[in-house]
Amino acid sequence: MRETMAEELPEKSNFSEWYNEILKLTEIIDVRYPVKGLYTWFPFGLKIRNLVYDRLKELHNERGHDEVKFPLLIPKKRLMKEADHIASFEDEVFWVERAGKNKLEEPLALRPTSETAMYPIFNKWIRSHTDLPFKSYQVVNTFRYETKHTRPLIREREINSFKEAHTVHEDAKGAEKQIDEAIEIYKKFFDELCVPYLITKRPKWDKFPGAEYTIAFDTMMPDGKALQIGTIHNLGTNFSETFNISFENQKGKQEDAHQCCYGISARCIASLVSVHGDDTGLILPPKFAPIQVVIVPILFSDSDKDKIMGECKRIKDKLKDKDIRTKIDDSEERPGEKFYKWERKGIPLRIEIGPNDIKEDSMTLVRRDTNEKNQLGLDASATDIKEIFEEIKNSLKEKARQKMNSEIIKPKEIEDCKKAIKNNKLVKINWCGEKECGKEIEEQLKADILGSEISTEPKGKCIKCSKKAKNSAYIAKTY
Ligand SMILES: Nc1ncnc2c1ncn2[C@@H]1O[C@H](COS(=O)(=O)NC(=O)[C@@H](N)CS)[C@@H](O)[C@H]1O
Repeated sequence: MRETMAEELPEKSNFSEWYNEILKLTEIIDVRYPVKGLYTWFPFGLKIRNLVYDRLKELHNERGHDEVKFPLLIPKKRLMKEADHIASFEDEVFWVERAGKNKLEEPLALRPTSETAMYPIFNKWIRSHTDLPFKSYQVVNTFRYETKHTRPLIREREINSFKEAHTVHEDAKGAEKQIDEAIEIYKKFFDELCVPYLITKRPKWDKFPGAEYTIAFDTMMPDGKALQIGTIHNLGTNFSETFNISFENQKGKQEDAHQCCYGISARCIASLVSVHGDDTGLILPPKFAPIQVVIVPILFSDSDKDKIMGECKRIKDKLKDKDIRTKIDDSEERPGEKFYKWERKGIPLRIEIGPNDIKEDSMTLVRRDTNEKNQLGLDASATDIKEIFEEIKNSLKEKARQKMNSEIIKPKEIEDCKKAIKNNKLVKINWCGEKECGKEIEEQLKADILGSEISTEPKGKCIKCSKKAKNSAYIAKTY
């Protein structure tokens, strides 16, 4: 895998090329698997992915979700049961029709998402209101025969890191409360990734098939296109009626359950790479960096070697004792090559120790995100390092949020919206909320209404039809 480091990384302004190259050069995803839309994790990329998904699971566990594991194959009859759901997924399903020499009497679908795999079993698990609220999630691979341009982490045919949560509640109020909790989980998760987001309610024509409504998290990618990085769906009783998920309520009466489901895929990794990276390479928030500190000994002559290596080892052991993922790069390469290598991999903090540092009883620290150099005493503690991690995290988060906010334009006229979208900006308008008006706006701007902001009360008139605005809506080109 060594040859990948030498090649040139395009400038980030050429985002599409930069994105493809950075995944290869920093050894995150190998795209050479011979099936379109299926990709391989390199070891380094998988370490980042596992740190991120361990945290995503923890955020669910802390809020009473149990991890489950359902089969991959779904019998055709079950998949077809919920009309809206299958109407939308039908063209995207991979089917298994044979096993060995035998033709299967009923074709089996590779799960595109797991509602129809899970809910017939939830029907057996949920009997009484004492079983509710039931909150579960799984992290699995799902399969969708995407016909649009496939891209690693962004649009896969095997969605290899699909976290899907599925919850069951006594009533609509319970489901609404769960939607709020899911929004909390996603805000916390993306805040820790330092990835900024918009939270909007998708227009009715763009909600999850079978759902009452969809709340979406979108971030802005460097090319000015919005990437949907998470979705939260209120399913009402649409699936519980179809799959008979009912329970005996507190008055002893049978009732259909209310449900939610919410998903995140490896697009969260795509946003982590894309939002923070620069022309040099990745920039990883310390919490999700497989190596958080790389120590580079600066050796000029053999005389200092033992002393310097001794100090490097002592510092490494001290940091590792406090769970800081630390590595000494004692390879044969020149220091400059080492700096370049670890900067490209996005390692948040580099410690350099050379003869001068030893003489002055200090060490040189270099932050990957700002390139700023600092001196710390050789007696610096793990706490000092963790404080710098906190600074890096806050700085990355603030910079990314400001960048996204700077892209938001609020034109007064449709014509100005067109120009803004052409300049890859994120447009915010007043909208009446009507479908035909919305569709005309999308047509005219050649962009998508991401949805209406849940919080703000809009003022003024719809930009298109001048009727009273019902909500403020964001519009952008999308992946
Ligand atoms: N082909 C794909 N490749 C990568 N990520 C995808 C792909 N399709 C969807 N996603 C991501 O997966 C998330 C959840 O997908 S979804 O269709 O919106 N929702 C569901 O499937 C629901 N069952 C909740 S888990 C989306 O928000 C999007 O970020």
